[in-house]
Amino acid sequence: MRVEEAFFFNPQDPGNTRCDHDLEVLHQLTAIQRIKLNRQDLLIGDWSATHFSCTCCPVSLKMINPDIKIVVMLRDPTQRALSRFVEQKRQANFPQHQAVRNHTFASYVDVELGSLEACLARAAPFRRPGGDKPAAEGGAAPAQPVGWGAGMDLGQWQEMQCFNRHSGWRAGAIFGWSVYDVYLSNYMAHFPPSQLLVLYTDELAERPLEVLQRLETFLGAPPHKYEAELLSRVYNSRECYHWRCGRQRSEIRPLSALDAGAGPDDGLFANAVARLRAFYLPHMQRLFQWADEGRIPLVPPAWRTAYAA
Ligand SMILES: Nc1ncnc2c1ncn2[C@@H]1O[C@H](COP(=O)(O)OS(=O)(=O)O)[C@@H](OP(=O)(O)O)[C@H]1O
Repeated sequence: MRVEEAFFFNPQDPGNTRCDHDLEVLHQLTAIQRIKLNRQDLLIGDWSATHFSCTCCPVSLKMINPDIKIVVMLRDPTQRALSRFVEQKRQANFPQHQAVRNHTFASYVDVELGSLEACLARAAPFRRPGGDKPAAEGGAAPAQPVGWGAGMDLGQWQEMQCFNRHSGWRAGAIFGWSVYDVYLSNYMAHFPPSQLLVLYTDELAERPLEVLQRLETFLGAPPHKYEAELLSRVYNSRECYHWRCGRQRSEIRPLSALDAGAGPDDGLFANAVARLRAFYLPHMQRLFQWADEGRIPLVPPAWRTAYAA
């Protein structure tokens, strides 16, 4: 299956979760490709950033392949949200375009963050009694990673649904998908550190070769000789949102230059960014705690400043 983001197991539409998608179809797809290409060693797979936020994917993926290696690349959560907003705003055929087209980033934060916070407040009473304060009350979830089917309680499950879909399918993608601790916890609860590599976009931007070499070592892949020109290229950037479109870093304009409602130099934008950072802060503190405990690699220093308690 040479398709990017086949969405075979992850619920692209949360109303139609596919963690229990027909395995026979998967086996047939594999067999067809093996016959077509006359390759018995051909492996079939699915990759997507959306696996990270998918509640039941760690369980399904573990059952498909208990030795699977998971790679997660994290970006500053507010920057990720901004990027997603601009992406949806600039692409008329993208799933959240209608939701954001008449908004600036500041007005969207105003409306959506309030709705997300209300959703979390409705989930909070279902937290296990005696547990830590839920995110809705500004607390951090327990430091010990919990996952779906691995220690997660009903309230945490409902909170995760808020982050994923608080206002319609895929709407959670703009703000909710930046709540990394909740999603990372789900994978950490199901996979040992030897099967889970956490990387940061900051280091990919600064030291791409080093990141790729770390990835090769983790996967046990043979070292590849990368062209320098390719290493400095950025794909799927705000200048052209497409997997096959690469730009040199120097060609990518700042968000504020794009006329996408993100970054006019006024107080409203700065307030929205500050509000979002405050929202992510307890979640980021939990990531910092995991980094301090050596469960995940050290986080980029800029994150510690932006999300200082
Ligand atoms: N190498 C490297 N270094 C730094 N930043 C990079 C790199 N590659 C991609 N990007 C930025 O990632 C943003 C797109 O993310 P994704 O490709 O994960 O988006 S998607 O959700 O899968 O559609 C998009 O961010 P924005 O340009 O801010 O929107 C890309 O510019």
